[in-house]
Amino acid sequence: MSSTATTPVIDVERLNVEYGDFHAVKDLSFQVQRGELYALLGTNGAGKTSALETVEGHRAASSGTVRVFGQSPRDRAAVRPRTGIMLQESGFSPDLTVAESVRLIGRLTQRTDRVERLLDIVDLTSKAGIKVSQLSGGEKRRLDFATAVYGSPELVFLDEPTTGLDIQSRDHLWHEVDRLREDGSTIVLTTHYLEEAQQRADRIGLMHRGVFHREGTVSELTRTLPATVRFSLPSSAPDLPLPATRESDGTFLVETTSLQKDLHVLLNWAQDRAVELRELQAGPTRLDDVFRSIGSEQNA
Ligand SMILES: Nc1ncnc2c1ncn2[C@@H]1O[C@H](COP(=O)(O)OP(=O)(O)OP(=O)(O)O)[C@@H](O)[C@H]1O
Repeated sequence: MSSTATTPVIDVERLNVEYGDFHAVKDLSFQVQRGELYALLGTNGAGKTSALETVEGHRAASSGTVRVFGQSPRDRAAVRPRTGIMLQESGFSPDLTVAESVRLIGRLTQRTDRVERLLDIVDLTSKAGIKVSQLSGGEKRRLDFATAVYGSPELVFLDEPTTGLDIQSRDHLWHEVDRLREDGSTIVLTTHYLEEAQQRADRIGLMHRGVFHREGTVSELTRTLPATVRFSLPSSAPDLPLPATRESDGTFLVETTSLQKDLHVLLNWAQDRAVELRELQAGPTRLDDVFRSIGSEQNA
């Protein structure tokens, strides 16, 4: 394998970001491989934006090494043409029109694309001639996305891309992200919509107070917590075949690391004894549960 094939697109080693006495990012290390969708998630104030701004080249590291395509992200001339960035807050000039804003990105990044294609993706064709200052909040977000994916960059940063977008706009956005990934682009995502990350991320770095609380694939993260089965029973039901706890509302809760097997045991037991499992709910651990565990582990 050539070294280009094995060099990570992003390589962060022992990154620290400090604001005066405040240590926002502490010895953070991670890599993102070519073609991956990597989600950087975390609690409010965890340090995601501070870390990302450093990787994007907008902020200098207090210490540590950051490499993007094997180069310093502060070397804008080398990295910017290969990178698309959707920030949390857009920096458009309010006096430019929508189409002019998209064209400007083409000049800044030296990439080429068709402005009409971009405006169509984000459903802003009818707004091409109006000034950015006249767009609604959601429309500005969509314009942000259009400029980030202009020219199908190799690496795209999406910082809370779907915040404030309606469901149709979200679908269009993810459809374009899927297309970029088919072409081999690498995506770095931050979001507070955990189901988006759970559905789409190849790997997740879960930050809390400046450090990774966990890092891995969705199944690696959720595997650490048990899945749950909930149901209620008629008062005459015989003893259960599995250990269960009784919730305050009377429902039974089974926590299990073998969901399929234990569900099978429970259903067979109910079938053989003609017991009705009322309001039966069974589900794997979700990313939300992993998130909630951060708080409880901190408080433990
Ligand atoms: N310029 C700054 N000066 C001082 N403190 C800062 C500065 N920028 C960020 N911080 C602090 O650093 C910490 C990390 O902030 P950051 O914006 O990186 O977090 P985040 O994970 O992106 O949070 P959120 O999910 O709330 O957007 C926060 O406690 C924040 O108050």
